[in-house]
Amino acid sequence: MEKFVIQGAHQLSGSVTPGGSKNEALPCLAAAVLTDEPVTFHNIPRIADVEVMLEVIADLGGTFEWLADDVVKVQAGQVNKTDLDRELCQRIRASILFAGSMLGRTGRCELPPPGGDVIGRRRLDSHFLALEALGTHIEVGEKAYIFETDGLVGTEIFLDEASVTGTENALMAAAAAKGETVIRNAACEPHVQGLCRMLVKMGARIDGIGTNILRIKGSKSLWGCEHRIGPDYLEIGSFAGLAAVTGSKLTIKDVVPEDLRMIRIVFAKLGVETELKGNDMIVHGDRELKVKRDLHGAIPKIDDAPWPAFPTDMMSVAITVATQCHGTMLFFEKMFEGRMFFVDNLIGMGAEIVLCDPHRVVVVGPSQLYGTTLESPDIRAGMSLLIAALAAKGESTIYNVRQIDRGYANIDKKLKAIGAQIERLPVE
Ligand SMILES: CC(=O)N[C@H]1[C@@H](OP(=O)(O)OP(=O)(O)OC[C@H]2O[C@@H](n3ccc(=O)[nH]c3=O)[C@H](O)[C@@H]2O)O[C@H](CO)[C@@H](O)[C@@H]1O
Ligand SMILES: C=C(OP(=O)(O)O)C(=O)O
Repeated sequence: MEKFVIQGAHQLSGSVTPGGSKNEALPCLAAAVLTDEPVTFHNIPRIADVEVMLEVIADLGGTFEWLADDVVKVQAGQVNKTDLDRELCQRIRASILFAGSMLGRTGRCELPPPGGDVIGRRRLDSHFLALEALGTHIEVGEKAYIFETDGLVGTEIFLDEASVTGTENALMAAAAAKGETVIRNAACEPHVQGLCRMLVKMGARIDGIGTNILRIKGSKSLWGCEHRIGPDYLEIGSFAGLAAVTGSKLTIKDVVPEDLRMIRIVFAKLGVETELKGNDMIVHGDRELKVKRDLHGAIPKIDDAPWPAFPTDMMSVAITVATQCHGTMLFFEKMFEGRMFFVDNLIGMGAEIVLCDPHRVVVVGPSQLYGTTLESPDIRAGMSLLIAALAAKGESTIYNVRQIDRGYANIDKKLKAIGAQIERLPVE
């Protein structure tokens, strides 16, 4: 168990390079099980969730080898079992992604309910809907879900909601299915696009990548490949938020500008100016932060929705930024009912926030934040509290750092390199 001890209110400077996207790495690792050939991942973040996915693959009979700090070679040459390890699965939400790939590879998968962030109910209905449509029989057992098929067959699927991992499971099963599958109301986040590109390299044909209608032609035998994980736009957004609240000018290197369109629009509503120079994004956090009112002076709103709207995983960071902006902002979190409660911590640090209900908060800024003792409840709230602590006067201690490590590789080292005063210490 570790904690971060932070001395806040220091301006930061320099440049930072984001790691590979967690939410792309996880489905791509699951997809490696679709083939017995080696798959090499570049720019893969060495984070706790990735390590768990690799352990699951090893437990199934596969192998993995780290070739560099961000390169891992995976080979599911043999798959010796179809029941997944309970303890491993319950550590992460993404273990559910083995349903699609194991069905594609072996036709069977026994999967304990997945773990993951406690940010509200995490429904699996869309996963079940899609996999059943492709010819899977699913039994909801007392301790595990049992997925079985005599052969996946391509079909028309209309998802009841644009679930990210639901779409990814459907994609992996469809890539191994006989014939053509059409997924409508599909999720199209950059990480879903990344998985599609990997499946294409493995031999599937996919049309409509980046849209909400995906047409997949499955392949009897999928091959190994080399796949580069894209930069994590959530980490990029987090660094942009950090620059803003610490009054710092930071350069974020090697971004994919198209993935940042909505994040930049929303940050601009908070007065955070960003500028693109090729593939670098400069965040002018050293300029005044002022909420931009809507037409006729109305109080503006920031809300989330599936891609290409503002990502739910950026909401906590945006709320934290708003505490340092002149003006009033309404935040409406539509996707999860447990994500807003972390604002109690910000209020405890001095922020002026009204929690209207589980989905809405009003932030009135700017407020002086003061360092305190904090507990990280989930990845994004944890990162947001870390950002708040770096903006706050005095010392903060953040416990449950494991939550932040789930999604951000070497975060303390990256922060130190731009001038942050942060120490990772064991919890006595
Ligand atoms: C490993 C991974 O990739 N995890 C991400 C994935 O989780 P995950 O795939 O579990 O999330 P889903 O996309 O299934 O759903 C997230 C939440 O949004 C709601 N919902 C979803 C779609 C929709 O059209 N309307 C709607 O209200 C769902 O009911 C649920 O409460 O996507 C979430 C939404 O971007 C992110 O927070 C998670 O970080
Ligand atoms: C909620 C998240 O992750 P997971 O779906 O893996 O719990 C996240 O990345 O913010």
